[in-house]
Amino acid sequence: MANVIELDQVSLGWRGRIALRDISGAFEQGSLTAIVGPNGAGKSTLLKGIMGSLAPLRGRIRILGGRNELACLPQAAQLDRQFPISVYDMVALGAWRRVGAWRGFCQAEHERVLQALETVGLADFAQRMVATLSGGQMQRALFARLLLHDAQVLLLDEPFSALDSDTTDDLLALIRHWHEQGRTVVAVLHDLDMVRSAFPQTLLLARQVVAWGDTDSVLGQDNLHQARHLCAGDYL
Ligand SMILES: Nc1ncnc2c1ncn2[C@@H]1O[C@H](COP(=O)(O)OP(=O)(O)OP(=O)(O)O)[C@@H](O)[C@H]1O
Repeated sequence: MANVIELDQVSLGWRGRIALRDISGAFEQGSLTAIVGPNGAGKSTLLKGIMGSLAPLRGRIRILGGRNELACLPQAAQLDRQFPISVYDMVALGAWRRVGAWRGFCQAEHERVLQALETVGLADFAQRMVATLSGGQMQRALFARLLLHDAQVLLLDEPFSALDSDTTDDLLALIRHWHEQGRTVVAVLHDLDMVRSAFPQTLLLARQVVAWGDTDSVLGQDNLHQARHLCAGDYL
């Protein structure tokens, strides 16, 4: 399988300070990978580097087919929920790659939006303003936007945080479906039981790579202990 995302000795950081050091490795086409690690390990920082919103301090990140192939689900806490936009319009924004800023929104795209809302269980919420959604409903709407985006590579930052078990099951089923379709999925997660049961590959970070490969071998006690040790204290 081809490498969709390749990292070559990548260091990423904030204001010149290195948060994530010397990352080398690749995400294969069609792989389903969890990124795990303690708070502050650099998981979100890595996604930002891959998305291109944070330039590497060192090293190179290569995306097969370019960044147009990427779609990202940001951490819920980073979203401005007060933005005055309806659920329908927010989901429709996912189609921008096909529709562009100035072309009309055709009937087929309209039906795609309705279908995506139906898939995530929000068929009755199209005209609601996003500010009125609960946390779980908002997460469903963001998954609907990803359905519209139709990208080959999906980067999800804590997609299940603060969700009830029904919503988690529904959204996990969508991720499985994307995996079956051959898309590449990378998700930052904290629930190691879920990672063990649903994610074949894992990248364990602690300001550097602790382990990267098959989930069962990566999530051994020694690696988890080392990760905790490496993340104690502020970063350099
Ligand atoms: N915008 C920022 N400005 C300065 N430092 C930042 C910024 N964002 C993150 N950091 C720092 O970079 C380090 C890695 O943060 P990051 O958010 O990538 O960790 P994480 O593994 O995603 O953590 P968590 O599990 O808590 O979400 C942390 O020490 C954090 O304080």
